[in-house]
Amino acid sequence: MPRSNHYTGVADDSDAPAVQPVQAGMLLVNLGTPTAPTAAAVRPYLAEFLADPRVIDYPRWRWWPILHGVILRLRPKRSAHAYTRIWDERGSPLRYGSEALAAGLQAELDKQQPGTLRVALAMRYGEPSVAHAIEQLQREGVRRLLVLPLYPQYSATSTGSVIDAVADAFKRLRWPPELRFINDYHDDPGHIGALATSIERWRAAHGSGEKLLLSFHGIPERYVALGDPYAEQCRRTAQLLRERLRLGEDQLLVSFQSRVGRERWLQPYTDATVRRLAAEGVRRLDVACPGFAVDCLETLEEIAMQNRDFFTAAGGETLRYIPALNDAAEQVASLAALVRRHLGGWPEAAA
Ligand SMILES: C=CC1=C(C)c2cc3[nH]c(cc4nc(cc5[nH]c(cc1n2)c(C)c5CCC(=O)O)C(CCC(=O)O)=C4C)c(C)c3C=C
Ligand SMILES: [Fe+2]
Ligand SMILES: [Fe+2]
Repeated sequence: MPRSNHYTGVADDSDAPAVQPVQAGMLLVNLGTPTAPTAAAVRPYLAEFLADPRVIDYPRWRWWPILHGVILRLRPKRSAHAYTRIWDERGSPLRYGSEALAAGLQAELDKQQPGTLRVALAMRYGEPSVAHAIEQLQREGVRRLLVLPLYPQYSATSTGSVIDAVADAFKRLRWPPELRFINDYHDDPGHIGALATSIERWRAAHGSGEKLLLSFHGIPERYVALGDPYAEQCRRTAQLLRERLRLGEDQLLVSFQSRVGRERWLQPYTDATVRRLAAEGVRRLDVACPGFAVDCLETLEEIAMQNRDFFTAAGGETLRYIPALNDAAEQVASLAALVRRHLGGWPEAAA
């Protein structure tokens, strides 16, 4: 006999005994990824992503015919091919990497204070949706919710869109939980320390290239002109890392990747930068992507494969990609500390 949840009215038809309610919850949110590396699976994913007005802000009457008439006919096939290059027996790296990070964070927080904070994972596009994850947390008795989008730098196109999804989910709840948001952690000393440690460890094991390029996901320049703090936060992260790693301006460079469409995006572009460096005589280039908490298509395919090929075709010898923090102990520890700090004043979950 299905029990009806008294907060949401959502039927809960599991026969599992009610567990001890954990009153504080946190939701990690990442971008989302297709369910399979096929055009048929990539199409609905791109349709949801590219219909988000936070991502593409053209008026609907202008954008819809282009999206449905051109983009969704051509891009799914091309993207699916890129996804086949990074897909493995565990599925999409963005998905299993995010799941591993969520599990690591739950274990770390439980070690500090058993059973006080429930960690859930949602995807902004696709499943598990933000609304679904919040309903599930409420069913488990969560009355206070902390949301951590897995984007160290705030952008309206990424973090802002997660805020929209949470707001939409809350509209459907009769008694939503108390809510907090971590809008960004681009200059969090624990996070910068985790990045620096992981880059130093990687370079100690593999040797250092002549230069280190930090490649961030781009956004249209127009969004920055309209007040998006993203570019400034990327540059700040890079500056703090440069200081921690004791590198000069000529040894640590910044660029922006993953441009889509015809508008001008943040400069300099990553592809142009790796070609320029090769042409200038750089033989061995290391690239890290500190804007990505977890490895994904944009790091494993675009950087570690496409841009590696651009670099060698332009005369470079090796481009080596330094992996994202993923579920490494440093990232688990720095995010656990960040989360604990944001729980201050919530009696059942404070450190
Ligand atoms: C078209 C506009 C896009 C904006 C603006 C944008 C901003 C943005 N994206 C990320 C993080 C990720 N993006 C990923 C893939 C991806 N991004 C876009 C477009 C925009 N992103 C597309 C169309 C795609 C899909 C793949 C493709 O067809 O090329 C991913 C990886 C997803 C995966 O499955 O692995 C991430 C992560 C940020 C942080 C951001 C703004 C700062
Ligand atoms: Fe993107
Ligand atoms: Fe891309």
